[in-house]
Amino acid sequence: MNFRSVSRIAINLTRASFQQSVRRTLNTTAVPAAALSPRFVKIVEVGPRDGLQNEKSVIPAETKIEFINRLSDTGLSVVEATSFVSPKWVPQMGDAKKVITGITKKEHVNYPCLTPNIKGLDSAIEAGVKEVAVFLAASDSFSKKNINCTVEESFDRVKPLITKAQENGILLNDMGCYEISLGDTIGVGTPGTFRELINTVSQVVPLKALAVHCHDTYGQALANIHCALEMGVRVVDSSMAGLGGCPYAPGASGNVATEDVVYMLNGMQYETGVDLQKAIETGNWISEQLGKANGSKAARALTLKMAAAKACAPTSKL
Ligand SMILES: CC(C)(COP(=O)([O-])OP(=O)([O-])OC[C@H]1O[C@@H](n2cnc3c(N)ncnc32)[C@H](O)[C@@H]1OP(=O)([O-])[O-])[C@@H](O)C(=O)NCCC(=O)NCCSC(=O)C[C@@](C)(O)CC(=O)[O-]
Repeated sequence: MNFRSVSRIAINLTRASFQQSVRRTLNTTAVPAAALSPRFVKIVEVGPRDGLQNEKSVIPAETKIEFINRLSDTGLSVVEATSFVSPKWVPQMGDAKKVITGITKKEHVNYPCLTPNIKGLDSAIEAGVKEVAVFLAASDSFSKKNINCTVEESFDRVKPLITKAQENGILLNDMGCYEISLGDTIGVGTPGTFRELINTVSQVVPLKALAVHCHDTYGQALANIHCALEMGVRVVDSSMAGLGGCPYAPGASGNVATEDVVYMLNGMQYETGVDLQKAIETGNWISEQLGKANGSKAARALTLKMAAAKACAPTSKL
């Protein structure tokens, strides 16, 4: 693994005021999105992990399992399922093993899990996880709040984790990870800063290995994704119904909603493989389980439109 390039990314992220990067290390079945078709965009659904981790009330593992199973039926190829983190830090993810072993795994879907340290990786391996993601922050203050160590220390923590992942058949390419997701955790980015960020990072990391992870705190997420796509990025993280928020970034709102991303990409003739109708049903379902409104504007508009069309339809004769 080339750690030099990783530390460079962290420096660039700091300069551009972005808070965090996530690195996915991975399995052999992972295919760079750009390799499939130049119009294919891989959506990485982070709802079950990033989306739910900040929920205050305990969500039963059964609900999480059903959520993931429903997501798997929408055509998504990656569903970040859970995180093997300390339950003292993030109690909502304390059922990681139950969740990952309880889901019905589909052959065409990858289910990466977040692992912050060796202990998390060991638990993930024990639970049969085939793909893990590690996360590194760009600033010391956020890193300490999030994983209780500085950025520099986090690189030292990640090194043995990657080595052990390799030893355990979680295969890696020569850089150690096949994808680097640039996270705008507090959603402050604009197309201007995203352009600068991607320009800078792509000097050391190929565009095909980059993903963007946008939170919508300032209403910039879709614009930022559009900018990244125009620059050649083909992997987008998003969360069904716009769920989410980082426990260690107070005030940061949810992730960009998957339904909104798919709606935009459909309109731009990109291919995602995701069935928008099924995505909306899944987003509505999880929102109902959580007792909140669906945070996706496209889902809300299309749900209302469908309800209106249904109400206007002539009643069929018995
Ligand atoms: C990294 C640590 C563990 C360090 O936390 P620490 O307190 O320094 O760790 P420690 O090694 O001193 O251990 C403390 C206790 O936790 C246990 N422990 C230790 N590790 C684990 C583990 N893996 N699984 C289960 N238990 C664990 C360990 O066994 C011990 O238990 P005790 O002896 O006190 O009973 C902690 O800070 C942590 O878990 N942090 C995770 C925070 C987190 O999940 N944040 C959200 C994810 S990042 C994010 O959302 C942003 C992202 C990625 O989506 C990008 C974006 O949104 O832009």
